[in-house]
Amino acid sequence: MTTDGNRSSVAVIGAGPAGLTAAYELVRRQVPVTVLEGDSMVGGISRTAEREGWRFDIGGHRFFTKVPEVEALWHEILPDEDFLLRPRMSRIFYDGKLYDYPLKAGNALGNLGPVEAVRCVASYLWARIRPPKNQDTLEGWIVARFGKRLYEHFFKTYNEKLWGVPVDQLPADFAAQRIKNLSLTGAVINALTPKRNQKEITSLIEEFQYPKYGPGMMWETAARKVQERGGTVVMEEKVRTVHWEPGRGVTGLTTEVTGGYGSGAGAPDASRTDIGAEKHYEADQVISSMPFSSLVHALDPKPPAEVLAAADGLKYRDFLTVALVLPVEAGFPDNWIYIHSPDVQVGRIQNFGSWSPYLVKDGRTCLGLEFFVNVGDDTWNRSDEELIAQGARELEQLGLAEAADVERGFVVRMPKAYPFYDAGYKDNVEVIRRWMETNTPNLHPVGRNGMFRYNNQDHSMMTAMLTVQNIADGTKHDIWDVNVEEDYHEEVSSKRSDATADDHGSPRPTAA
Ligand SMILES: O=c1ccn([C@@H]2O[C@H](COP(=O)(O)OP(=O)(O)O[C@H]3O[C@@H]([C@H](O)CO)[C@H](O)[C@H]3O)[C@@H](O)[C@H]2O)c(=O)[nH]1
Repeated sequence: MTTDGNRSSVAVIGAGPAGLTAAYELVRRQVPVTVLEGDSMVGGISRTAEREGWRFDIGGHRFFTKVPEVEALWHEILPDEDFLLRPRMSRIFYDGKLYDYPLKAGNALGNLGPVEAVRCVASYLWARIRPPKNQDTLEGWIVARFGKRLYEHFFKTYNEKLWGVPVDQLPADFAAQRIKNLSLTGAVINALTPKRNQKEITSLIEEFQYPKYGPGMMWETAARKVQERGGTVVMEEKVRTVHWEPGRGVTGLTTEVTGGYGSGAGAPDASRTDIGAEKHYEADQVISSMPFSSLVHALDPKPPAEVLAAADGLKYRDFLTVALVLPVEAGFPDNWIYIHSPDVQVGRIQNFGSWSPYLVKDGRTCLGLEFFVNVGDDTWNRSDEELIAQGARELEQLGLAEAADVERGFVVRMPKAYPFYDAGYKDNVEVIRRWMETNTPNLHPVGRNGMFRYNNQDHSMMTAMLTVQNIADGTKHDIWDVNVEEDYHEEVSSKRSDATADDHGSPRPTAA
């Protein structure tokens, strides 16, 4: 099958956090590896997109993990001086007021006013006495823990914007990990108890690490180090076909030269004369972070109809960021704020200057208005100019900035940002997984899209690390066991007092 002499023992599909972690761990073990990336940028959704010197983090990536191996790897890839220690803050902008998120009882009830506070407490207590029968839906899960009124204020609209469907149609699968519980009773007891008798409360981290030029800096450095250590990273080649044989599993890959997608920073490289050309790679093992459903469809020969149908059942939610340059005064201390108002379409607003001063320019900040969309829908198809005008209009409508103050705008589109957990996703994933385990055991899905799992970056990296151990060290980790903890919040059991962020964000070593 090899037509151009390429030969690699392990091929890695995708140069995002999972793919590059796999490659990094393979070169550490001196296993020959070739990474195949369709775009012209590394980092996947964890890239730093750049336009005219402005830098954008797509979705916002706090570098915090409870996995020591991941923490150690981040610090092995990037030197300490490239990390900033940044304050963590994200609030909800609701009805003209800012609310702490995750919700805090005193702050939420105080902001809502006494009448609504009483109603919320009553509905919270009612939910304790009569919890919803079906807590397998996202709506049931939230109402059981917050009460109907708080659910309606702070969860319903946002989730409908985020996922594009009514909340009672969504399973509660990701809720325990992603939505921090509220204990009104705990808060009241603690408020009434003398300090010395209070239980130690686990609190969210107050600071997180952040590469000074955004998350892409981590993956650009990782890609460089992989190559310096003998690995190959091939850019602008998208895997079209994954060849396999019954009894042998995967034997190789065919790619197509893309010239890059232009969805992040930069457009397809028009100077390439070989766009559309096919290339072939043999592989003894393939680690894949390409979308799970696309992987199934790339298989040649085709798998059975029920496997293809399961792949077709997996849906993704897509994402676009309208980045608007504004005077620095238009910024806010939050990394992002959630926008619940149904009168505007924007769902979340990043302040890139709060992530790192190196993402923005002096005297200016850049707000990233996030729209949750489906590729091909009306919003996705709007021109950049229309989206920028809409963003400026919505900022003014929310009272966050004057539309006339917007100096410049950019649009960054990110297909397949989230796996969409619908009622059937689990069964569909299971069907594909079982088929692959039997027929292509040397094909290893990893990462968020690769496994169709709503992982954060650290868990995506972990799946890659364990896969490499299975391939190179003969371990038998079940990577589907990664990220199945009931909850995985960014919290610590006692406050750190050793470090505070420098307001100017100067690079400071952080404890690894
Ligand atoms: O007002 C709100 C806010 C949130 N929710 C619910 O919480 C879920 C988690 O929200 P969030 O922490 O914003 O999660 P998200 O995945 O969108 O973003 C973080 O994760 C990564 C990201 O996925 C990029 O890879 C990034 O680090 C963070 O930005 C949300 O699903 C809501 O259900 C709510 O109900 N109301």
